[in-house]
Amino acid sequence: MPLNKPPIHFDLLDFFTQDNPLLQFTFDTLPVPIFCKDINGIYLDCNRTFEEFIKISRQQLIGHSVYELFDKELADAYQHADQQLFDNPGVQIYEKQIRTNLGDTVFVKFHKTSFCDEKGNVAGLIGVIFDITEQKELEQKLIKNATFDTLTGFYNRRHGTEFAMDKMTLAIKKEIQFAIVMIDIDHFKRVNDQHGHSAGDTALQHLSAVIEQLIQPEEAVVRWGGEEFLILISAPIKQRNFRRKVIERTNYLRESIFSKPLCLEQNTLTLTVSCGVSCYTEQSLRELINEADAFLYQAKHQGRNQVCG
Ligand SMILES: Nc1nc2c(ncn2[C@@H]2O[C@H](COP(=O)(O)OP(=O)(O)OP(=O)(O)O)[C@@H](O)[C@H]2O)c(=O)[nH]1
Repeated sequence: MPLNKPPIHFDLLDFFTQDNPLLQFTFDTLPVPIFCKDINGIYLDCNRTFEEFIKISRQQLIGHSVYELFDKELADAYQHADQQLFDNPGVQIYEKQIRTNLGDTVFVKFHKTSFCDEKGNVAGLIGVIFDITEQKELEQKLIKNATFDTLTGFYNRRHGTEFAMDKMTLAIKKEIQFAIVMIDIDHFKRVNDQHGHSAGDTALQHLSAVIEQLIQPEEAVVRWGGEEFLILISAPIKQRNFRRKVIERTNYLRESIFSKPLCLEQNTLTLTVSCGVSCYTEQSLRELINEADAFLYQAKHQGRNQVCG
């Protein structure tokens, strides 16, 4: 329940400003950081957990504003949020990344409630801070795992499909030209059979590093299958000879992979790839991928280490 409408005779501002050992004792027993501020942003009180959390003592805090305690950027952000609460009294909840006075970066959830003076005017706020750093780190890890392939760092199939759908939407609106290059390592089974699965993994990472260097920031690479990748290529709608340029780039990529052998402990390993290129000409995404796959099959069939499209 918001505290913005207490009984009219009960002045919370007065209550917080008075020396009140019982209130302080109660505050200090609570294991979450708590603080109070008046309507001018001046700290009225805090509990021990807040002192420990923010690494500032009560003596340093009480009677001072955020501008005296934090750098201007952070103080502005606090002041802005407080003002929003005073303009819309009640409860305010938001998450924020903050720096403590010792320079640690933490994610917190602020839960602030405004309170009124005896006349019923908004007079200040009580804030509680929840440290959600661990939760945020876990959240970011989950998002990363749900988005990227762990071996190569490229998009996984699910996220790659979403990325491709977004590009397709722009291509349908004729805002970009869009192409898919499907790449498959030739005779990769032999790499595993002759050098071991771990060397196979290293080869996949080596190939990924070569591909990574040759793509533009607006493009993406997807690990489509075990040793199969999609490069999602886009260009401005005005660019001429798009198909020819994509095929030329893919050939350059193929040659780069061939010309950069991987040094293993005992051997040197030269990889070759076969590639299929398809450009958007009003097909569905599934049709576009199938077309790239058919060209890839053709490249394999014609002897591998080549580009068809
Ligand atoms: N080391 C390693 N191998 C993988 C991974 N994913 C798939 N592979 C291997 O990739 C190989 C693919 O073999 P195939 O589909 O028979 O194709 P290929 O030997 O590359 O032959 P072509 O595609 O016809 O040129 C299999 O041996 C898989 O075990 C992986 O993450 N790591």
